[in-house]
Amino acid sequence: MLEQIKGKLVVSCQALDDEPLHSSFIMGRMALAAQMGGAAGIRAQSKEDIDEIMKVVDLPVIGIVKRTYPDSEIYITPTKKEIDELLTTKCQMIAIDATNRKRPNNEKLEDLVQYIHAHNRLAMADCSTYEECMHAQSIGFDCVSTTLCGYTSYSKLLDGPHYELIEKLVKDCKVPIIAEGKINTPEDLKKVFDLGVHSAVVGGAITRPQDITKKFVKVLNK
Ligand SMILES: CC(=O)N[C@H](C=O)[C@@H](O)[C@H](O)[C@H](O)COP(=O)(O)O
Repeated sequence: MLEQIKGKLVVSCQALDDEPLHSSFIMGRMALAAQMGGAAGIRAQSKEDIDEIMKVVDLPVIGIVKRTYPDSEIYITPTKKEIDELLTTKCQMIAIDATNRKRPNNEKLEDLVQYIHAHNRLAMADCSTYEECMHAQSIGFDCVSTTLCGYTSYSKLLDGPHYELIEKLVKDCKVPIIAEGKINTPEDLKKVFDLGVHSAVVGGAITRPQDITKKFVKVLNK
């Protein structure tokens, strides 16, 4: 899969149950639209959405399950249970939160990567800082991403991609870097590729029409 998405765009097609497009059918159509537009891969949430998407498009898929637990802030594929759900699908890569925060049930990140590999899937580390990316690489993740930058209490909150972080990662990290999070425009996307990332994931700017609408409405309220 990593070869297939090299230098290309991955589109995240997600709508949780509090979002207007929450529906596996609609996520399948979003993925089809992404494929028609030239995307090389899809990132998707839940086994139901992934099964539907993989029926409709023939692109490789990064799978996640978002679930909250009372004893942890981690919600992107937090435990082995969510990995097991993803293993029922044909997704080629599984992304999990690889931040330096306590996991639910005190599960260990190292064990989860090994578990994913034991089932012949690639493992992607959703990180928020440089240190987390370097740690994820050292414990065997196949690629690292900036997905959670700005979403942990200790990482830098920006309106767009964290270019300095990406630049530093490209220089120091040996595994592929996937830029993800707040890539809001085609110009942002061009810039992260110019910095040398392996691939990039765009979500909301393509697949969350409520957010896209907000950006247009905002200019009228100034
Ligand atoms: C932080 C978090 O929960 N991120 C999620 C991870 O899967 C998704 O909600 C994002 O849409 C995805 O990362 C792409 O980012 P953006 O939508 O900014 O292009």
